[in-house]
Amino acid sequence: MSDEALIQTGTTLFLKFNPKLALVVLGFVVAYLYVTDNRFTTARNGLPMPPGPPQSFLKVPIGWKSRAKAGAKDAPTYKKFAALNKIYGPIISFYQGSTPVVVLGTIKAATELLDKKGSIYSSRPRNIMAGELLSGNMRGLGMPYGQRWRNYRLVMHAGMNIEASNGYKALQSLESKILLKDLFLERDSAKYAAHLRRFAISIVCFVGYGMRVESLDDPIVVSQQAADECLTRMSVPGQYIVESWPILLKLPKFMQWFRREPLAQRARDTELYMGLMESVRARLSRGEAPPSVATRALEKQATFGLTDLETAYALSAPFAAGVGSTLAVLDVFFLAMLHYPEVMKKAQAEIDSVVGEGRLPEFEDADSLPYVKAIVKETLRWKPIAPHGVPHSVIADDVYEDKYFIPRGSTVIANVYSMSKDEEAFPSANEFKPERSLNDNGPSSSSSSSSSMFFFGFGRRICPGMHIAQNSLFIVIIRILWAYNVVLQKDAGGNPVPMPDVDDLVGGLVVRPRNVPFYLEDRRRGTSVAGLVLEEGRKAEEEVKSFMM
Ligand code: HEM
Repeated sequence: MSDEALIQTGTTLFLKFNPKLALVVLGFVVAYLYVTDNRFTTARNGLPMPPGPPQSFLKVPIGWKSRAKAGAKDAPTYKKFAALNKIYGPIISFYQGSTPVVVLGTIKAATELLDKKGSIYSSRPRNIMAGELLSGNMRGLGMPYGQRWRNYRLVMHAGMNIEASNGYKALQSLESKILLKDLFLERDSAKYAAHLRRFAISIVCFVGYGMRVESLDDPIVVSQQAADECLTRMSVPGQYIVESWPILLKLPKFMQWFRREPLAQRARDTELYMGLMESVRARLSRGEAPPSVATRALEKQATFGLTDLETAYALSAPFAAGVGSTLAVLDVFFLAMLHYPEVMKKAQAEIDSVVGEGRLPEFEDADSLPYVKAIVKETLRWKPIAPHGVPHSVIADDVYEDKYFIPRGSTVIANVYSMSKDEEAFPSANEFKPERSLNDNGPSSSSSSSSSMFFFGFGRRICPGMHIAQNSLFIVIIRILWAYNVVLQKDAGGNPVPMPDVDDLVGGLVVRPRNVPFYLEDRRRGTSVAGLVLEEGRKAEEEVKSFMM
């Protein structure tokens, strides 16, 4: 029975049997709401909260529900936010239930608050189902700010800083050679997605645990995907009644129907994560574990101050945060290539002049290939796959530019979508134009390095996997453009299928194009390139074995 149905049945029965008691309880509920509702205590220091849309009591003005649930015609949340930013300015506010929500629509506003005041803007909004019940507040992405988060973040940094990330390039190169060969041998374009997925999963499993993955049927992949699916589903705000009514947690535990599923999954996740961590520990003690986030975490566990269980959960972060995001960006890249064939041709001309036909492109070619590098960056900007970032939460009262009051506990959203559409920073923002980032390191107004990479988030929470992500994207994109033309699929009659809509994106926190009907056409027929792709792929399959020891 759903949350709503259960509450409705309970209320009906209650009213039927005891109307007086019902009135008393209702009185208490209204008083509780009044006392706990920030709206009655907002404007302080004589300052108002940032402007925003009018709203009525207890009505959630902005739906977070996924587009599928909300109905395809309903604009996605990030577009609603962008529209509100246009009306009310770069910083707006409204209430969701009794929680103030502040939306930052410009890189400047996000930098001012999330970067410069990181010591108070780096927490996460409370999430009872995904954060507390499913994860015991041990999963990094949703973890509240505090000592445990700082410890977790040190582990992430140790395993994914620039230097550590460079250490994974060798595997990324080999895996992308295997991918290229698999794509070459795959004549059914519907199966491309599975090859790309195996690549992305293998990279994050190696980063996390020093284990690569040969097949999507690997039991570790199946279990991780189940964990991930549950986490993603429970993270969508607004769908569980306990999130709006945390008072339900005060019911006797046996009456908290919503606990059962997350707790059952948590038991399975704990077994999986502990098992993975112990296997790295065993390999480490035999001197057989390649460097990964896990080896770094275990070698200095005492320094990081995390228990075994906390460490095990921390190590699950690369998988949870790194697979869907990388695949979504690659989908955006294929979408861009279908719509902008002239960009593809220009990149291929650059690759041909630097690399030629006799070898595959390598990481070392990057500095000689500015246009391809610009394609990677433009792909991340053109359709940001985390269009409203991951919401932050502020842990102390604050004031923005002496103008607006931001109450403690506000959810703070960096609306990356609005930022990517800023015409001043990105003229003709809807167009895919790698040229825009050829000569600069980001929007001219940016003052910090993180703001030129705004699609990776802000401040102390900025994506720790950003170097790994960019390396994966670069090596896959450059090798695909070296070997193939990305073209539209054809129907049974040999005619190209309709061009996909560039704005038809689906998902929740991470979005991706609904459908990209692309086909990889060999660029260099009649040459020895096919032989090279196959030979390099097979050699790579041999070489990766040494990574497993
Ligand atoms: C290509 C695509 C990727 C994009 C666009 C992306 C973007 C983001 C964003 C926007 C955040 C939230 C930042 C904030 O709160 O302000 C984030 C967090 C995170 N990302 Fe990524 N990411 C990508 C790939 C990866 C990869 C490949 C990994 C790991 C190997 C990774 C690991 C993480 C982790 C662990 C967090 C949580 C950080 C925290 O809250 O402490 N990401 N990412």
